[in-house]
Amino acid sequence: MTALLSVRDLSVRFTVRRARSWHRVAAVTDVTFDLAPGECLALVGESGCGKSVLASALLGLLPANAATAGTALLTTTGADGVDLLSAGERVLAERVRGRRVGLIPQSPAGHLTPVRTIRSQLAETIRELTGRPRAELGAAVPAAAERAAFPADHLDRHPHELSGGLAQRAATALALVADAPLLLADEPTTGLDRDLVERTVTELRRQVDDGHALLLITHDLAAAELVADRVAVMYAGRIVELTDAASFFGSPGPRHPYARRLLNALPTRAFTPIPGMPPELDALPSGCAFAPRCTAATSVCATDLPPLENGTACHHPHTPILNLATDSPIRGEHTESAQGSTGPSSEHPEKNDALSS
Ligand SMILES: Nc1ncnc2c1ncn2[C@@H]1O[C@H](COP(=O)(O)OP(=O)(O)OP(=O)(O)O)[C@@H](O)[C@H]1O
Ligand code: NI
Repeated sequence: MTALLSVRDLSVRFTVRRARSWHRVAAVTDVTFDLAPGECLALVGESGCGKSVLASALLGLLPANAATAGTALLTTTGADGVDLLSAGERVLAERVRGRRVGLIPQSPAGHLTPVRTIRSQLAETIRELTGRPRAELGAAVPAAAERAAFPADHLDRHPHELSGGLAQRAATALALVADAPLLLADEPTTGLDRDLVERTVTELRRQVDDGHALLLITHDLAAAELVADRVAVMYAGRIVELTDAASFFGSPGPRHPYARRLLNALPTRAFTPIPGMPPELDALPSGCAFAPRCTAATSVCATDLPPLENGTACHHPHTPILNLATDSPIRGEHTESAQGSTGPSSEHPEKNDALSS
């Protein structure tokens, strides 16, 4: 399937003044991925790794002290392709945001007008984005609310009269109004209780199954597992792992040591926090940014940046140890440790014979 969104070598740099000198903050670096209709890519990683900055870049919503490089081609049926990074503000405002890219925001407060009811905000957005006549709005508003599971009996409330979860749903309903082919959801489950997380996740998956492409930005890996088809793990502004959700969350699991530790930090898994802190983005090392926290790191990791190959950017990716009884002989890291010692091959020559036949 052709990509709806094709991002190539996207980088974002901020220029900031700190302690009387100028610094360049490398918030996003060389990010490349494709996203197809009917597919959800979850972008995960610790706080500050560049997820929201990436989303802002795609929407043309970066602040004035940001500079971008790379391309992000959005190709929707019935319209010309547009490079989201080089398109001007007018094109983005009139033809892209809301219409071709729907944003489900991290903090709904900024997307809702405090002095107006949800009904009136939905009506205005529907009129503006879809051009439906006033007479049809009476029915269109509850339908739009329903799509984000926003209760119809709360439509006449103002944003401050809603719980955080319901405000989130109101913002989601606004984002879904124009049926945009690409949806960007930034932490859509943050601050919601378990029940609402489940409903939000179900709704997002329904949007994907309806044919929307969804870029789901989250540090809620449990939510990502429920919605995503593929997972991209970001660390210090770069994608370090990009893989199928099934193999990421299931077997054989992530290959990048950071991605493995991120999963193991989950309360439902080993619940082991990752020691240390991510690096400062204005003073990144020349090699792998995770190396100082990585137990697998060697001297090459400190000096050479590992390229993203076969879905992993690591000099020492995890190699699954295969089951002797059912699979091919053990390779990679395990072979080394078995060399010259009483490894499986010297202990069980008969088993090895059986495997090689
Ligand atoms: N306007 C700005 N000027 C300078 N640096 C910025 C600016 N906006 C963001 N940054 C930096 O860019 C980095 C990435 O921030 P971003 O908000 O994308 O993180 P995130 O992965 O979304 O984290 P979280 O999970 O906390 O939302 C951070 O280090 C942040 O300090
Ligand atoms: Ni964020």
